[in-house]
Amino acid sequence: MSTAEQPTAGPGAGEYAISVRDLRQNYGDFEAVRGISFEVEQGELFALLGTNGAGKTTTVETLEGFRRPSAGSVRVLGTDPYGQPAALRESVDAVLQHSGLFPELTVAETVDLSRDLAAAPMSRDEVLELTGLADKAGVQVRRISGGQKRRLDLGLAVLSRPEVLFLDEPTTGMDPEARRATWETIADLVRQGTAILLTTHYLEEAERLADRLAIMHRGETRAEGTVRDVVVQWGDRIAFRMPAGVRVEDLPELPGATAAAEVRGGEAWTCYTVRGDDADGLAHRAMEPLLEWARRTGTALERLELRSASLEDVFLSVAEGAAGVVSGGRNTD
Ligand SMILES: Nc1ncnc2c1ncn2[C@@H]1O[C@H](COP(=O)(O)OP(=O)(O)OP(=O)(O)O)[C@@H](O)[C@H]1O
Repeated sequence: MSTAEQPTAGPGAGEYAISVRDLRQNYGDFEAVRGISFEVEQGELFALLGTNGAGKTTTVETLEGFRRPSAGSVRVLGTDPYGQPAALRESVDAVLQHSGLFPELTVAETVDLSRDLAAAPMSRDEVLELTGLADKAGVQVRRISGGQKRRLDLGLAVLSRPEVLFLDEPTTGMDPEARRATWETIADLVRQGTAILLTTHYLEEAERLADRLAIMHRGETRAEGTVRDVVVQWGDRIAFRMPAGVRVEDLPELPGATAAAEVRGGEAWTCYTVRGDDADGLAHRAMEPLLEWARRTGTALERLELRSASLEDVFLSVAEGAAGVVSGGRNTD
């Protein structure tokens, strides 16, 4: 449909490029997404992370207009993607987990086919350059590697310079060099103003690219914000091997910290979590009374460590914390 017949969408003043409000999505009786909300602005990359089966693809597919929300609402450029898909056709593109490439076409023919369908596409050479596939232009798609197909998928999705782009695990199967090149392409798009929703299992990818992110587990958002926000919420850790003859209740109270026993590699450890706005400084200050206690009681703090959280720590604690919740009952996943 031409733009004369169907107005294309664009964000209105104060409108988000992507908006998800209390989204619920059911498959029969099973609640795959249980009331999640987030927004993405133009020129922002939002990463959706989560455990397997958390509901990421379901959320992205809903935003792509493949599913009507069971409850709540989603908007892309201010438009309902399920109710008015045609209005978004020229402004939104996606790299899905399963690409729809024609195996018999060459890489160049594949690019040309997509260019024919786009309003103001990049040149073929630009796309080949962007995807690092210039030397494969004459090769049939069925003869290029899995990682190269993913790069071609991305090239096809961005050749029309979309305002909104959905990337569902875009670098799966790529070697580290191709992944880094793809990150550059994605970062360039964001700099040029594209709003991107990225799902990934590579935490480093989210750390590198995401302005903000959410970690989902079993249909719910368990952590959200910038990488720094999310990591600070988790807190810094002071840990040491549990001294012989010392019980948790014998340990000193440290300002702003909570103590817990944990098992690492079959050994008992003590772990203090220090949370607050200035977690680095707080953890440092919490060390002083601990060292003072150790001196006074003649206790050796073996393998003492003080460290900030990584995104991986938060991710694992989201996954493990929830496992703890269901450990007394039946895990229905
Ligand atoms: N068509 C469907 N019918 C029934 N259940 C489904 C369907 N699609 C997904 N599910 C279930 O919904 C839940 C969420 O799936 P979804 O694919 O959205 O998760 P995900 O976070 O993308 O997972 P992964 O990281 O493993 O790709 C899973 O428990 C899945 O088994």
